[in-house]
Amino acid sequence: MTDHQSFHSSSIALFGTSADPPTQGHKTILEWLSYHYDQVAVWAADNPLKSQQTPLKHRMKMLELMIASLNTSKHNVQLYSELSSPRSIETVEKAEDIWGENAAFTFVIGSDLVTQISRWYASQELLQRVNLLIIPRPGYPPTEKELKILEEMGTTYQVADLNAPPVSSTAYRENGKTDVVDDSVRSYIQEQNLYSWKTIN
Ligand SMILES: Nc1ncnc2c1ncn2[C@@H]1O[C@H](COP(=O)(O)OP(=O)(O)OP(=O)(O)O)[C@@H](O)[C@H]1O
Ligand SMILES: O=C(O)c1ccc[n+]([C@@H]2O[C@H](COP(=O)([O-])O)[C@@H](O)[C@H]2O)c1
Repeated sequence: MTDHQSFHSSSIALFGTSADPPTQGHKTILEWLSYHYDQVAVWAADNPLKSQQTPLKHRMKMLELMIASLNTSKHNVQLYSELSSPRSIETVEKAEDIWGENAAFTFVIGSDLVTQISRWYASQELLQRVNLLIIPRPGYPPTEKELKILEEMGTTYQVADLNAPPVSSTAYRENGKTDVVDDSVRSYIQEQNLYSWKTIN
């Protein structure tokens, strides 16, 4: 075996989220990724398709608190705030700067984003550059048609064998349902008065 062949490049899952706020859905995904990948890099990002997001520093902090409460024995989930960018192609470039171009990156999205991703900045390049992991989201099963479009764009992808809970950040922002977020995140939201229904929570 040559030096080159004996080199094992570690598998790295890249998971960006608006984290406004991070939910039990994000937590379930991170715990699953922790089990299936060598390293899991996570960050909060501004989404160019969303308006009026909570300031990024708060979303990053909530994500950090949620990561600290993950139930995983591998301790391989890490916040990489330097990966944050509204353009995922820039995130991938930053990841290549950190781990090198030959690292085995997997870019993670929920199935609700499968149709949207083709409208992202430089999506063609992005989809050819990364391997995609699709997390089935309750209510948004990935369809044959959507997956065929990905294949036609030259994307390699897998669909995760994971039942994520039917929760969303929007539902929390709208009604403050307490079981959607972690206790640590909820305390931070209350301390910082982050969402407008806070007075009734
Ligand atoms: N419950 C869930 N099941 C599966 N995927 C999810 C779930 N929640 C979030 N995701 C995925 O995680 C990534 C980040 O999601 P995001 O932070 O936008 O959460 P969200 O709940 O969709 O937020 P919002 O309601 O504000 O749009 C996206 O790829 C999304 O598809
Ligand atoms: O690259 C783009 O054009 C682009 C458009 C929309 C979303 N993204 C990224 O997709 C990730 C998930 O976004 P969100 O809001 O669904 O959590 C996050 O890292 C965003 O920055 C990226």
